[in-house]
Formats: sequence, structure tokens, C-alpha cells
Amino acid sequence: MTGKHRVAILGGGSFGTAIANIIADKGHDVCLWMRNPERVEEVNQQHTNSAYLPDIPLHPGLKANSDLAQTVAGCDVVFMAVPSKSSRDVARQVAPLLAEGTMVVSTTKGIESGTNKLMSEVLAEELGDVLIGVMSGPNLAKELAAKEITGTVIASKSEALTSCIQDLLQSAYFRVYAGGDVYGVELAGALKNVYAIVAGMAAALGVGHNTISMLVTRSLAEMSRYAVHQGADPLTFLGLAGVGDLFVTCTSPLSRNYRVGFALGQGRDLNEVVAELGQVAEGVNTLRLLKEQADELDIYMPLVQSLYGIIYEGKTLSEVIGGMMWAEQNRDVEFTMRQD
Ligand SMILES: NC(=O)C1=CN([C@@H]2O[C@H](COP(=O)(O)OP(=O)(O)OC[C@H]3O[C@@H](n4cnc5c(N)ncnc54)[C@H](O)[C@@H]3O)[C@@H](O)[C@H]2O)C=CC1
Ligand SMILES: O=C(CO)COP(=O)(O)O
Repeated sequence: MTGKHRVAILGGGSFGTAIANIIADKGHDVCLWMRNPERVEEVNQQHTNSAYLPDIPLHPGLKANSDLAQTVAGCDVVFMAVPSKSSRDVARQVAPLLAEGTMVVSTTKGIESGTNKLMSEVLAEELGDVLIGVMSGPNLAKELAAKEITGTVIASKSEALTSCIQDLLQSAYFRVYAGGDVYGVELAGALKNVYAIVAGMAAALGVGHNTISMLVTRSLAEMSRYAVHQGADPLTFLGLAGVGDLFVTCTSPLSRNYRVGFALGQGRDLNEVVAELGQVAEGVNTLRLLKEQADELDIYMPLVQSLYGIIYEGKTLSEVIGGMMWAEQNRDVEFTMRQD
């Protein structure tokens, strides 16, 4: 350990708990902010968070608190681990409590409704004089908490922040890469959720491996096309935050977005499925925002258009697949950044 940090994690769901546990394991002071006093009690007394990470014993040094001011008092690093719909609200609450120069890292993989802003932009607007970073990669909370080997990307304009977060999280099972493409890393994390819904749907239909492979590859092409149009670095999409996260979310039933897609593929109702999940599946909201953006900016996004058609316009999956295969017939040259 290269110096002890005091760290606050805002949001005691699956991912916040997994990250907090890694940091506690490494011997830092870490406090998890959770609204529910019973869950706070469970973390502090039983060292578990059974609602989100059942069967995972948490480090006894990991503390939880429902008081935000007490949670962040004296912290030099804060992780934001709430869903995108709550990020601005939580940022507003915490803003007056943070010291100048605090390092704030968003782990949220979503886009704000109404503004189409990413979380680093929301934090920059709300938090004043702090350093901001974003973290994204193939990081299913349950696997991370079970110490399955993986990696992630921490991106920030501040090298002090990226190296601090590398020291904080790096371990035998978690490799942390630094990057400078804040926008691309964050956007990749939000976009892949939409394609995980498509992949889950395809899995429910029992499609072949060729089909899954085509779907994931064309998803990467589509999300890269959108991101590059918006100013991201295409190489980001070939890394852990891009194809790495896309691959895991499109193939694992541990992904909540994949599970939503799987249930839709079984013919179930979206609202019922989302309610039953009890955790956030950011892709549902991101799909709506992306479809609006694709229309407005005239970006070719056939998978987004098709999923939107199925979920919100009552189109059938076979109708959509037929249309997509025909549209691509005979005139497609494979190059990811092309408009067609
Ligand atoms: N679970 C995963 O495998 C990963 C999730 N993420 C991202 O992290 C973000 C959070 O996801 P999860 O922890 O998985 O979600 P979750 O649904 O498991 O937990 C979210 C937590 O935030 C809390 N929360 C919601 N609104 C709040 C508010 N206004 N104030 C205080 N707390 C609030 C909830 O009570 C809950 O404890 C999402 O954007 C997700 O995409 C990122 C990497 C992996
Ligand atoms: O982002 C994730 C893994 O990297 C988790 O995906 P879900 O939100 O679909 O569970």
C-alpha cells in the first residue's frame, strides 16, 4: 500500500459494495453510504449486503453509514455508484461537503435524461473544485466481489487521480489501466447496455454462436460509429471499456441488461421485468435517449432502431431481423466507422 486513503462510496448497491470491499481489503478506511438503515446495520454487524451481493463475506473493516456528511468527512477519494437517474441529486447533496481537490470517480454507466449528459459532465456542473474521473470495464459486480480476475480503465484529465485510483484498486485479481479518453470510456459503458438487451433477447430465441458473434461485432461497429461521431477516440472501443465490457455484458446472465433482454425475448412485459429485477438496468433508458440522438444527428444505428421498434412500437423480432438482413445485403463493406 502506498499511503492510506479515506474513501467514501456513495451508493450501497451491487457495484458500490463490490468496490468498497476491494478498497477495504487493501487496508484503506472506507465507508459506504446507504440510505437504508437496516442495510447499514447488516454491513456493520454481519459484514454482508445480502440484498445485492448474497454469499459474499465483506471485509470487517468496511463500514456503512446512512449519514452523508459523516460518510464523506475527511475523505480524499469519493466513488459515485448510484444509477444515472440519481447522480445529479446525489452530487448536489454532497457538493457542499467535499473539500477542494477531492478526487471523485463516477462508476455509473448511463446517460442523464433531459440533458443527454454523461455523469462526468453532471459532476463537473454540480461539484465545483474537485478532480473528476470515470471508471469502466468488464466488471460484473458479483464476479468482482468473488475476486474473479478482470481489469478496468480509470480515465481522467488528472494524472494524479488516475495513479491514485490505480494504487487504490490494483490487486492480484483486478488490473487497473489508466486512460485519457474520459468521454469515450464513459460513453462506452453506457452504450453497451443497450446491445446487451439485444443479445439477451437473441439468447432467449436460442440463436446460434455465429449469430451471437455477428451481433456483438456489429454492436461494436454501431457504438463506435456513434461515439466517434460525438468526438470519442475509436481506439477506446478496442479496449476493456469498449469491446471488453460489451463482450461480457452481451454474454453473461449476470448482466441485468442481458437478463431484461432475455425476458423480453421470452415474450414478457418490459415494465414487469424491470420491476422484478429490483436493480438498475441502465440500457432501457439509454435506448430511448440514443434513438432520439440517432434520429436527430442522422447516425445510422440499425440495432438501436430495431430494439426501439420492438420495445416501443410493437414490432416483432423476426420482422426486424428480416429487415436488417435485407438492408445490409449486397452493399455492405465492413468498416466500422461507415455510416451504412
Ligand atoms: N452491477 C454491476 O455489475 C456494475 C454496475 N455499474 C454501474 O453502476 C451504477 C450502479 O449500479 P449498481 O450498483 O449495480 O445498481 P444497484 O441497483 O445494484 O444499486 C444502486 C444503489 O444506489 C442506491 N440509490 C439509488 N438512488 C439513490 C439516491 N438518490 N440516493 C442514494 N442512493 C441511491 C440504491 O438504493 C442502490 O443501493 C449503474 O450505473 C451501473 O450501470 C458499473 C459496473 C458494474
Ligand atoms: O456493467 C456491467 C459489467 O461491466 C454490469 O452490467 P449490468 O448493469 O447489465 O448488470
